[in-house]
Formats: sequence, C-alpha cells, structure tokens
Amino acid sequence: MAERSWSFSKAFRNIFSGPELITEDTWDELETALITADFGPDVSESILDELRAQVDRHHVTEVKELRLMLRESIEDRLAKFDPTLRLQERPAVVLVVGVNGVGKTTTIGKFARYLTTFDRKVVVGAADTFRAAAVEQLATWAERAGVDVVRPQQQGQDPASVAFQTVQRATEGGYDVAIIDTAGRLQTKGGLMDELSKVRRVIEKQAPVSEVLLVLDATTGQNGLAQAEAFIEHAGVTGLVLTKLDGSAKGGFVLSVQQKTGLPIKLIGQGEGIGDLTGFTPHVFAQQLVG
Ligand SMILES: Nc1nc2c(ncn2[C@@H]2O[C@H](COP(=O)(O)OP(=O)(O)OP(=O)(O)O)[C@@H](O)[C@H]2O)c(=O)[nH]1
Repeated sequence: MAERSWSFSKAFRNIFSGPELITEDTWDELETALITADFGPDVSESILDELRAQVDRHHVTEVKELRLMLRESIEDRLAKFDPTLRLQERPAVVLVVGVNGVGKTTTIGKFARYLTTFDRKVVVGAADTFRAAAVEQLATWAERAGVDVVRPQQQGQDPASVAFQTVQRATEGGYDVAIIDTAGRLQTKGGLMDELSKVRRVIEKQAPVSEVLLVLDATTGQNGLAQAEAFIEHAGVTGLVLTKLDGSAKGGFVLSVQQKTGLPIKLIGQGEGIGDLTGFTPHVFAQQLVG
C-alpha cells in the first residue's frame, strides 16, 4: 500500500519539500492544502489552531517538525473512532447500504474476498432485486471472491425475502458471515427507507444484524454525504466504507466524515481490483496523507 500514489497527498508534499523554516507562507499553504484535501472549514481551522499553539509553546521553527505534528494531530483525531468490525455473531449478518454507483457491489466482492483470507466462510445475498444486472454483477463478484451467492428466484422478488433466504442459508450451512447487497435508488427515498427497515425486521426474525455499512464515494466528498443523510438517519448505520480513495484528492474527507456523522470508518476501497480493500488504520492513513 505504501507505494500507491495518493493524489491527495500532493498538496502536502509541496509544503514539505519547500523552505525549511516555518513562515506565514507555510501557514497559508497549509490552510490551502487542508481545504483542498476536503478536511472542511471546521476541521481545517481546528487543526491550524492546534498546530499554531503547539509551535508557539515549543518554539518550533522547522517545517519538518510541523509535518510530524500535523501527522500526529490527524492520527489522534482519526483514532477517536473505533474502526473494529463487529462480526462475532454466527452468522454475522452485514447489510451494505448507500446510494447508486458509490461502489456497493464492488465493495461486497472485495469484502467477501478479504474475509475469506481470514478463513471466514461467506455467503452474499442479492437483495437489490430491482435490477437484474445488479444481481448478475454481484454473482460475478461472488465467483471472483470464491464465495456463495443467494439470488432472487425471480426479478423484482421482495428484497426482504432474499435477505431472509440468505441468512437462512448462512445459518443452515454453517457460514460465518452473510453480506447483503441492497438497492440504492434515491428517487423514492421514503420507499427505500421503508424497504430497508423491512429487510432488517425480516432478518432479525432469525439473527441479529451485526453491521450496517454505509458506502460513500470519496470523490464526491461533502456532497456525497448530503445524499447519504437519509441512510444515516434511518438505516441504523454502524460504520462507513469509503470507496475510490485511489482516485480522490479528498483524503481529508476521511476525517471530516467521521466527525460529521459520528460514525467510524471501517473499510477503505482504493481501486477496482478484488484486493483493493483494507481495514482502516489511523496511523497508516495519517502517514499516507501527510507523507
Ligand atoms: N477507482 C475505484 N473505483 C471503484 C472503487 N469501488 C468501486 N469502484 C467503481 O465504481 C463503479 C460503481 O461500482 P458499483 O459497485 O457498481 O456501485 P453500486 O453502489 O453497487 O452501484 P448500484 O448497483 O448501481 O447501486 C464501478 O465502475 C466500480 O468499478 C474504488 O475503490 N476505486
């Protein structure tokens, strides 16, 4: 992962490869870099205030020390949220939600593969029954990941019944994890939320839901968050997955999204390949971001 080129770290790289001593320009450039990387105005200001106070207190003069302080400040802020996935139940049921096109299906494929590398037996359920193509796409990913898939018996079957069948299969077949794909149509927000609560109610007749993961596209940054608000309000989200960080200049979104939603990031997607999903480690992320 270390050798990936993170477009969002460019902004910081310029500052830290410039003059060695801290000047007013350094602060201006740092502010611009934080805003460009989509930390959002509040977080940016708070980081700048904290660093200025520290620089004054400890009589810091060198940019390279400021860089270490920035990295620590970001890491501390990221670490206030617990990224641990809760998958203790057997089966552990994971619902994956989010608006269209953010990368839900791709994430499920990658996540399934990720879990199999930890020897988990995984089944995925295609409860996005509205589009036949969505079912096929999930089945293709399941095949790539080497896991089983539960499909609807006919197009447009009640998503809740597919979810029920997936959990049933997981229970009867001794699976460790059941991951359920859901539809992301926004046009019918009320209907979608009703559908999700029904999916949940029906699952809970058999097993508790261990995680509800909301998938967000990092390239849309703060705008994407506004779109996802209904899920945060109504879907009982327990964690976030940020996708497309490979193509994003908005790495600061990682921090602002946790603060805004109060929800931890549990997984990050960094490419279209099956291996491009990792857990979220504040230390590693802060290092990648600041360099
Ligand atoms: N670069 C990059 N592309 C990604 C990543 N995750 C998903 N994608 C791409 O994003 C596009 C949409 O992904 P899907 O998984 O189909 O999204 P979805 O949310 O399931 O979409 P719907 O089924 O329409 O709701 C695809 O072209 C994926 O290859 C990522 O981490 N990095």
